[in-house]
Amino acid sequence: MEVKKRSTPILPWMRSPVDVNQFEACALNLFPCLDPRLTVLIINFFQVRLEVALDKMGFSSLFPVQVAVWQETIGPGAFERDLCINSPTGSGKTLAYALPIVQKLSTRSVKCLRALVVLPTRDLALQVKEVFAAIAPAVGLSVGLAVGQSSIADEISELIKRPKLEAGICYDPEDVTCELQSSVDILVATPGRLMDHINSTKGFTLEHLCYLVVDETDRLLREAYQSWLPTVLQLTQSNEESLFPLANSFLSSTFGSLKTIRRCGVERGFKGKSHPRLVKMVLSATLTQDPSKLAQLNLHHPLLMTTGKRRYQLPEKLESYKLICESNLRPLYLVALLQELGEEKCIVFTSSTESTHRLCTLLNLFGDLGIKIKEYSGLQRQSRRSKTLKSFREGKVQVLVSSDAMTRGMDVQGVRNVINYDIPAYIKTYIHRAGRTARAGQAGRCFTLLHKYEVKRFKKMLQKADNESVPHYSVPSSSIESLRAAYNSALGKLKETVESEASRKRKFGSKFLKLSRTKPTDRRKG
Ligand SMILES: Nc1ncnc2c1ncn2[C@@H]1O[C@H](COP(=O)(O)OP(=O)(O)OP(=O)(O)O)[C@@H](O)[C@H]1O
Repeated sequence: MEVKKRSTPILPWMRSPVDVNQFEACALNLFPCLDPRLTVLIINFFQVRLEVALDKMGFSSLFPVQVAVWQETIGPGAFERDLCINSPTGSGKTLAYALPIVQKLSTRSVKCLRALVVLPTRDLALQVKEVFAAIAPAVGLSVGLAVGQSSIADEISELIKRPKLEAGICYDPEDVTCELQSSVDILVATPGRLMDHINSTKGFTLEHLCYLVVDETDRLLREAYQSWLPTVLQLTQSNEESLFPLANSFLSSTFGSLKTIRRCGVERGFKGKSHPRLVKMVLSATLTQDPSKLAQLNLHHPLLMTTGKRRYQLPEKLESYKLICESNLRPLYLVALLQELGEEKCIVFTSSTESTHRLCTLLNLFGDLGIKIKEYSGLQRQSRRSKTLKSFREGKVQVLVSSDAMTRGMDVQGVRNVINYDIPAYIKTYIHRAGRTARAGQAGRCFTLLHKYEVKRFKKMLQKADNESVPHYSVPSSSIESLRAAYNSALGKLKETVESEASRKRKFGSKFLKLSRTKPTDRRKG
């Protein structure tokens, strides 16, 4: 008997979204209510990043999603509703939320933490911080980062101001009575480090928070990360001690001495409204429709903003191709394809960190391909990953072999091609991988290497994004033949390399085990 898959019911408010396609890109100088100090900076920012003449590319305008969100925030919508933004990869979602937040906070009277942006990875958080840092200082706002890039002590000194210390008076770190203040108005954070600060940083408070952005929402909601979301929501409820004594006792029992009850409007610089609500903006190119997941966000009168009628959209100028080959010949086809693409920046995706490492090692054993190829995966240390990413951004590395750590949100200029070495398991994965190219209205190509038995599944998957006819891409058989000898030799060397790596790991493992059994205290000191 055929078992029919039950489809999840769509929430009523999701049935009538605002279509971002109805909005047109708008010239910055014609943009209603935009602080003129921001206009100049935005233009400079894109000019520097894209290294092209402004007038050639029309970078003095805002993208449709940015115009649409502006309407719902600074425009007539006036931040009355929480926003769920589902718009394709590379469509400019970061600036879509950064701009209204910065504009809105530009009139703030007291410095305190008012906007929190949460992202799933450190590299992504760094990227978003860069966008805020490019525009916020122009209106006197400071932006902080809590991602664990530096030591917690360094991070605390960036985020929290100790007035007595600044005045030259000796500061006693145990003196909790001294008035600690936030040094930042906007904080970009990953959930783990955010929780560290919530739990243990003196003076770190969310009591003044006005805006919460959950970027890459579906990814963040999938993983609970020490219950960061319920904690943030609990700490930012507009409760008054006198009105909700029970809530207070719950908070103090759960979060110890943390002072997190939101203050009244005037004290927070909002005259007129006694308790401004925390406005939430959640975003993704593949926003979840799952009611139980969305319920975790406790959205207020949410408004869905989407692009077009389809749930999944690929960037307009993305071309998808399939390349069919035998499984054991995939590395050969990949090398032939990479040689055809020449020095164009390219990301090759595999399905796991292990195969990323193996494939990258193999490619580098092929002899001189005339292209620099590096690995980027969750197996590596963060410092190594950041270094590789920097070289890739600068064009010193042309090909990144990556596990899915790279798929979400990363924005690297000039990536013209994406290659799925392993077929992605879900359409969402395809969208995020392919979305590393064809960004900001530019052209890009996504190639998927397939065995002939995978073609049907691939076609079915892409139908979900309305992309039914994926043309074949073929590499000349002469290229394949000319690479065979190099391939066989590389395979032989790969075996040796893998064995020597494994024996190194074993040695290191047993040494580590011995150390941990004998001298735990010494190790800690070292
Ligand atoms: N108005 C604009 N004019 C020109 N370039 C822009 C504009 N807005 C954003 N960009 C550029 O577009 C690129 C994509 O922006 P962004 O990273 O915000 O996309 P995104 O929608 O968040 O993508 P993803 O879903 O992959 O995270 C960036 O390089 C950004 O600098």
